[in-house]
Amino acid sequence: MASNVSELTTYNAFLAGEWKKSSSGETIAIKSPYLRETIGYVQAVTQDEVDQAIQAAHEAQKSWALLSLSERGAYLERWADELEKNDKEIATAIMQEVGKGYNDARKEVVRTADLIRYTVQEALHLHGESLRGDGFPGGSQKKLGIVERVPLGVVLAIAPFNYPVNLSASKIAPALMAGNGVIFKPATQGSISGIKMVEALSRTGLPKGIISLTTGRGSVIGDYLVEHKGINMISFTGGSSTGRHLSQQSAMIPLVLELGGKDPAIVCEDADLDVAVKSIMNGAFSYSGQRCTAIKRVLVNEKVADELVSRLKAEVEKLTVGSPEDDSTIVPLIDDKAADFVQGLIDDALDKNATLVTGNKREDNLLYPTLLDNVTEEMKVAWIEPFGPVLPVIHVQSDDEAIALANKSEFGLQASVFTQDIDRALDVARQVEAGTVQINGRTERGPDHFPFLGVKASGMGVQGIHNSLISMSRQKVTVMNLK
Ligand SMILES: NC(=O)C1=CN([C@@H]2O[C@H](COP(=O)(O)OP(=O)(O)OC[C@H]3O[C@@H](n4cnc5c(N)ncnc54)[C@H](OP(=O)(O)O)[C@@H]3O)[C@@H](O)[C@H]2O)C=CC1
Ligand SMILES: O=C(O)[C@H](O)COP(=O)(O)O
Repeated sequence: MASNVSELTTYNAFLAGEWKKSSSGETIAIKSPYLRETIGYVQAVTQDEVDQAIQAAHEAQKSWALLSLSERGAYLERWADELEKNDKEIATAIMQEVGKGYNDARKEVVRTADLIRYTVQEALHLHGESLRGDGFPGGSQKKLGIVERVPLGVVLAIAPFNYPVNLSASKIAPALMAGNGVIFKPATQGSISGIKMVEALSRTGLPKGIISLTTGRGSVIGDYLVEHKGINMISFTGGSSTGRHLSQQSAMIPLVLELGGKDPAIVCEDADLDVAVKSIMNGAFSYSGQRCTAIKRVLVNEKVADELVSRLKAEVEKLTVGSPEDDSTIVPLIDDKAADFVQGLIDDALDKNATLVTGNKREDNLLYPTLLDNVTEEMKVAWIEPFGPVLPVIHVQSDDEAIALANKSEFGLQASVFTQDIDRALDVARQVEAGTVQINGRTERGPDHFPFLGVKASGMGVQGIHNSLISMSRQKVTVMNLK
């Protein structure tokens, strides 16, 4: 049964294998960031329903884990096919719900189908190992250890708004392939897209109860889910303060956190500025900077700072601003609160004498792309993640100064370094505290089979297809003591 029940649709939750209304009788209105009107309602599920969903996932998981990898993979392959078949409908939901440009939303769906298929293949090719006891002093050849990977039980997948399909599936697919049950808590603003994605999954005939989708405010059911004794692993992507809170709430449960960032682009004086400008523009402003991996500050050598800023200015002024339906690069931010927050960072910098190169114009939650030069350490925008279209430029005298500023941030997701000297690039990359350093390219998560991780306040544990499968399973050792 589809989840849609009326014209301005009230979407049902997917609980223990059934699409249903919550017994709470309450729904949450989802307002489109650019249409600025309600586009649908989702269920506010209750704690009792969470209990039932978790119990159903445990029950279903036992037989799910007994299916062969190929059998589990076949369901996921069908899920990928369903996503592709319905890519336009799902892309439209993403566009309307989170204000992502239509083409990018469609790419997100296709990328997700690719990710699911790769996850299946990766899981099929994960191998265990065997160990001989005589590899250790005093050991015996008669002792043989067999090391396999087994599921953890029920995985709680919590996703953010900005990739409501891809970042959700990048948790659900490996969890299922590793033999787990799943409780999926989408971002409230992102729930409709998540529901459409799970509808596609439910159409594969997946065993009842193996996945439930619990919509509801994180602040209402979040803690309950995270502290629930029936949850055996949590995979969370979202803001750093939410992530920190989660890590305090969840005790003795494996936890992977992908959190915020303040990714620097370090531009050395010998950089190819064509490459740097193109990468910085794309890295900083796509989807209005609402990417964890967006370039969120430029640390440029004084010798090329003016030229870089003037080239960036020209490009910023060419950016398309407006509706995601027109595929504008700069689109309204997720809500007014987000726009107020970014505006506050811009105002603070201007009060403290940053140079406004271009931008600082606003229509409701649509912020024009803003380039700030001569940003200093005293300004909030030098340190705080805006999640919006503002790019601060800080001048430095040397690579050492750039590295020191890069590392002074509480975050450590990614960094870019632009130079034509590979030794210099590798030297900077070695010293920058980040999960990933991109040489002569923009900061980005993909390709999705690469490890993806943040250090410091940017996260804990590693995602990426292979690593997600590993983190959602554990080793099980069986030792044969032969005669
Ligand atoms: N490193 C990475 O891979 C990525 C990091 N991010 C980061 O995410 C942030 C933007 O995403 P955003 O959605 O606003 O992040 P939030 O941290 O606000 O929300 C993320 C998810 O956590 C849920 N949540 C909120 N409170 C709780 C709680 N107490 N317990 C359990 N779950 C809870 C939210 O639900 P609800 O929506 O209902 O509040 C949502 O599903 C940025 O900081 C960005 O950098 C984004 C993408 C990738
Ligand atoms: O949420 C994010 O911002 C993503 O994890 C980054 O993905 P991208 O680098 O592929 O945009």
